[in-house]
Amino acid sequence: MGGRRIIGDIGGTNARFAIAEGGKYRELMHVEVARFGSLHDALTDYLNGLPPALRSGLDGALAVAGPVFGDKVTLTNLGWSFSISDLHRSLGLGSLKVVNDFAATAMAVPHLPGADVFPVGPRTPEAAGPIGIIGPGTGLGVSALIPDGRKWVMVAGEGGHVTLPSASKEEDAIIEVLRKRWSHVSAERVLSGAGLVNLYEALCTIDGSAARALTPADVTRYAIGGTDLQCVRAFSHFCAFLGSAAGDLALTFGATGGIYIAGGILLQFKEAFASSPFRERFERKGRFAGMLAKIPTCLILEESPALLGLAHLPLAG
Ligand SMILES: Nc1ncnc2c1ncn2[C@@H]1O[C@H](COP(=O)(O)OP(=O)(O)OP(=O)(O)O)[C@@H](O)[C@H]1O
Repeated sequence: MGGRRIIGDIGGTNARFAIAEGGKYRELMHVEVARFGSLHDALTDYLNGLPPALRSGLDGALAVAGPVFGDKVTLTNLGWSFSISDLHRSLGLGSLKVVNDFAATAMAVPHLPGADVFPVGPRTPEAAGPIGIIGPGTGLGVSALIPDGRKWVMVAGEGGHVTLPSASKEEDAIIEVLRKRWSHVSAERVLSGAGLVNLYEALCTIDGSAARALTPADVTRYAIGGTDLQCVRAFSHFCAFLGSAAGDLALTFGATGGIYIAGGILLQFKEAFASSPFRERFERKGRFAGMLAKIPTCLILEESPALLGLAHLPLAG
């Protein structure tokens, strides 16, 4: 696992930095990314605030919300880009590894304590096999963990950008409205913070009512409080679409080890999520419903699973 390392989970809205050693992390700091012009500036600010003894001899492991192929990395929802080798040099780190944020989240799953996992749907017997991870936040992250003897192989793609599937007439109508805004309606267009607002606005269009200017947090607040019908329906559709996408992920990877849901949004509404159409839609896969019924689905309660994954990430290779 290596020595002491600075770790960072850089999302489209928030970044979290910490110092990890022996698979555990401390000195956690939350940062709003909009406060900084670059990742280098945000990391330097964090490092400068650490006790001097902690600053030296560090390796680095960072998780970013965007694809990581080669040296140049661009964060999908943020507009920051950087060169891994330049950052490695300018921060004076022993080594620096950068991975996709959902790859890091996947790495955390085998290390999650039971108290950090909230089952959604029926209790299933002890599960084994591939694991899928999906999480709506600023964007929609998707990844998988494949068992390989005593190790796990992580797979991080761009599953948030797959075409959004419809499973009902009302979902057909929502997608038709959204297709007027985007020729390709990806899963992320509804399964994200902005996606909650897109769903709310699409439902207003379908109903012929004027949409108010709401934030994602307004939509969930009015939905949970039951004070706005379109918000109630938007949250319900959000959970149903997530059930479809999670079921597709389970089928694609044969994820008999379970589907884990990450991301900051649902953490706040776990009871409402558990009683939503999510699980019914997860299992509604025609002839394969029986296979899906045996697959556990759960919410990850650990607030920064990517950090836990980075604390365990092998730095070599
Ligand atoms: N109470 C809420 N209800 C609904 N959406 C919310 C709520 N609070 C925050 N959000 C939305 O959640 C998103 C941020 O999610 P998260 O906390 O997982 O951040 P992130 O790590 O920056 O995301 P990502 O890693 O996907 O870029 C934003 O779109 C924000 O508007």
